[in-house]
Amino acid sequence: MEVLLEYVKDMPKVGTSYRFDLSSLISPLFFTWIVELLFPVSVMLTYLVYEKQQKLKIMMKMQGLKDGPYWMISYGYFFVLSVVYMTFFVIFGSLIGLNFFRVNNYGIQIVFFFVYINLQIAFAFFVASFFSSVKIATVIGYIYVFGSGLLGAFLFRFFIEDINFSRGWILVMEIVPGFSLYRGLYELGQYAFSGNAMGATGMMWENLKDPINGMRDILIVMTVEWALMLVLAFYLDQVSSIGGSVGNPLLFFRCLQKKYAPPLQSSFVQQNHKVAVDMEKADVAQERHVVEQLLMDSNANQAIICDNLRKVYPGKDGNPDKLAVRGLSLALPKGQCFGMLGPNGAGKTSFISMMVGLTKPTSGTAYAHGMDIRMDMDDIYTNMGVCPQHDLLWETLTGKEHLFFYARLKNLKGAALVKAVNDSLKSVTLFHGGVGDKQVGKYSGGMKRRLSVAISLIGDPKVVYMDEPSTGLDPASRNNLWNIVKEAKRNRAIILTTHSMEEAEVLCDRLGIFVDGEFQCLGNPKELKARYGGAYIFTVTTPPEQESEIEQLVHRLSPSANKIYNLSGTQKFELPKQEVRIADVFHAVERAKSRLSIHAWGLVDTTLEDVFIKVAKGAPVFNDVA
Ligand SMILES: Nc1ncnc2c1ncn2[C@@H]1O[C@H](COP(=O)(O)OP(=O)(O)OP(=O)(O)O)[C@@H](O)[C@H]1O
Repeated sequence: MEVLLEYVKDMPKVGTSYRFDLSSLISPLFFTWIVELLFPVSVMLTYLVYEKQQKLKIMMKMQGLKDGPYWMISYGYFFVLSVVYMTFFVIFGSLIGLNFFRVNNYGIQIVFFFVYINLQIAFAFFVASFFSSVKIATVIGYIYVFGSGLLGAFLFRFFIEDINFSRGWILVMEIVPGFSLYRGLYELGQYAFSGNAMGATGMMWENLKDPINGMRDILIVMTVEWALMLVLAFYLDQVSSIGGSVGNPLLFFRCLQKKYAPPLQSSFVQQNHKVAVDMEKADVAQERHVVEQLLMDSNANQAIICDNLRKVYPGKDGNPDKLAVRGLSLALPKGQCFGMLGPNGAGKTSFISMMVGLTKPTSGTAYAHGMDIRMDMDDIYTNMGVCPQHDLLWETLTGKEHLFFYARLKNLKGAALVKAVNDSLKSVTLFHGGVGDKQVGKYSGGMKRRLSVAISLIGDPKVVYMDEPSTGLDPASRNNLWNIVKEAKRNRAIILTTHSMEEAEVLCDRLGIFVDGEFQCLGNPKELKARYGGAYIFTVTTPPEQESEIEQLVHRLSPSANKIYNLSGTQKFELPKQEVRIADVFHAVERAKSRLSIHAWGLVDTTLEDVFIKVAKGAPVFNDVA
């Protein structure tokens, strides 16, 4: 049967104009990405990890910046940046007419974005604790941003819209800051869309009570999480800054316990080192004794006292523990420069690291102007300067900005601050020609080194540590640097490590040759040369076929002469001083010249280098462990 519908028409209705809502097209995913992008890009995570990777944070700490101000400055910087970013975001969105911003209550938006940016900053501090490489942190940051947005839009959203899905589980998922952000933006979007479609308003304060509106829950979740995340981030930061790892959370509490432990009188007295002392060289044992006496004397006024410092690095992958410093005792008065000489791997940097608070001593301790490195490091930092082995500088800051920053940390202000910075730049020849105003990234290696030395001395610190300060400097710059150090040591105590015997002789009032974690000898350069250098060094170069005749000549001059070097006709002998007279050597060589081809020859007193080689070679090698 055929039904005729020819004259049937739609029921007439009231005409409406089409409302195009761009916000609903854009979707919360786009907004999530916009808001989250501040997290990994050049600020926040990258910035925090960069300072850690470049050890700039520890450098700032060593120059006197305490944890509280560091956190407040960094947090404040991120907060201001985020507020400006979000304000532009909301104003721009409103100006181009997006209902997402225009129809929802601005008060709700402000509270929501305020809580979120704080959570995001706390989250960046928290995540930064787990990374020490900027590249990895940035990649992970981007993965988090894009991943949380996509998962939010294509997974989390369906859970929200599925009325049968457990609300409890949704709350759990909203612990991920990316999801809570997505949820908030989703709710704002939903209210804006329905408000727009029905010609009503978007989300108002009273809508927070709506059973389907998740805004109230996420505001609570984000606020609680912000507070917890901050505490957790601070805790992890403390754990890592005391030389531990994030994987060892109990360390922090152990260190807190140690912090309030009563100071020891002298670990020397407590530990039975009698046997070790008996075996020690007399000067090293004497120094230990001096330290022991000073620790008993409450009026002792030494700049630095090291009391039986030990450092053991735990063995990894089945390797035994490494005893890097084996009970170092040393007393240093103000006005003295102490030089630490030692072969590679002797433990010099491990010692300096303990003194500047980079690592904790395994046992023993040290005092800088009476303050204990185990407990008072923050106070020690205000009066300490450090020139680390590797330059720790911001590539984008100028030399002058570095000095201003560190001088301010040392409480210099006004005219004194400007004078100190300019004097410092002049002293390391970085003042003229506007060099101080150039970015450090454009400096040569030598300029960076000179800047590091200037930083270590700015603000008149009373104790200064320099780890191989002249490494990489040309001879002229090195001489200049030596003059600075000579001037600087007048009213402070300086400990420097070096591989240059010349530097040690020029700068140091006292030296210690440090081999395999312990001092082999202590004394001023002259004493050491006199003690270990009872011989002249005779060097002679002839054609290789005349080597044996030279050897016979030397043994006629000094029967106990000892050949210490021989290469292609160049021979080096040690001639005991009691066996030879300098004049006899001169005569013998002059006579020999008539029958031998002597290209060059020389006779010198023992140098510090000879002493160093002799002591380092003669030192016992320990294969033992802690
Ligand atoms: N973090 C560490 N973990 C394990 N072993 C370490 C660690 N740091 C240093 N060591 C080891 O401790 C010993 C002393 O190292 P240290 O860097 O203190 O020597 P150094 O005298 O400063 O050497 P250089 O003159 O080459 O700088 C070395 O055998 C080194 O391998």
